Amino acid sequence: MTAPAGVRTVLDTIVERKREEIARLPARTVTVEDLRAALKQRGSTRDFCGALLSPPVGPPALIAEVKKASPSAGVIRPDFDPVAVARTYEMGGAACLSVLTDEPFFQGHLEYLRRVRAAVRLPLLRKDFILDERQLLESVEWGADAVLLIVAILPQPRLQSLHDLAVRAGLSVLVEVHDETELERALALKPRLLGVNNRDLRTFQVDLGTTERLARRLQQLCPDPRRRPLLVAESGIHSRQDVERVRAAGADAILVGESLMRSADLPGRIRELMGLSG
Ligand SMILES: O=P(O)(O)OC[C@@H](O)[C@@H](O)c1c[nH]c2ccccc12
Repeated sequence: MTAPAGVRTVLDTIVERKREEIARLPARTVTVEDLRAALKQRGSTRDFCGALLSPPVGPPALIAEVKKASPSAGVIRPDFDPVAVARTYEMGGAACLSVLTDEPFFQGHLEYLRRVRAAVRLPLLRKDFILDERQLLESVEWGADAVLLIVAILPQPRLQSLHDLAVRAGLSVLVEVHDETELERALALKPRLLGVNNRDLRTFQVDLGTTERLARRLQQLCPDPRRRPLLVAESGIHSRQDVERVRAAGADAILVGESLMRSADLPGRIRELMGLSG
């Protein structure tokens, strides 16, 4: 479901604010050599894609999200300590972490990436609204191994150039879609990682049926599993049943924020979601 044409959505507002932020970054071009040099200076890159390869049976790989607040839920965790949460996620068995860095709408910070990186060994995704090459450089400088590209906010040529630049530099890219048209645009990039967002960023409605629908479409469009991107089911996953549902649909990995961040017993909550306890 999309918002009626002409109605301003929160996503429009977020993108507008992001453009203002980007306009304040120093004017410069960013080449693949710049990104490689920044990665080299930083030290190692952790293999985000590789960490998501889970055995075909059993629970999907978990990308656990470090998230204080969101425009749809408000403040999720008032006593937010990103480093403590990240350490608990790691001990609980997460394969990778996602760190929100958007400040105005998610109360995230780039600084959290750096602090989390120093505290855990897991690969890190920078979760933000990326529109410009300079944000790729920023992501590397602050410690990301992977970046999110949201198809809904990027015209195809820009999506393609950001994707190729990041991949050539050695970053993993999670390409996020929400409907069939976006899925086809994403597949034109030959991505290794495809995210299906169950939340419509325009209306905030959540429907796990989105993963089921788009996973079926993906299997039609890429019948050969060896050529298919890894499928990440994103958002709105709250229970063991939800995990089983998206797993049965074909998800290789799940991205979970809110239902973990709301829990007072994080390790227990992870075990419960992943089916590792009664
Ligand atoms: O908190 P949830 O419902 O478990 O969702 C996590 C993650 O999927 C969500 O934060 C997200 C998915 N895509 C995004 C794009 C921008 C901001 C946030 C997101």
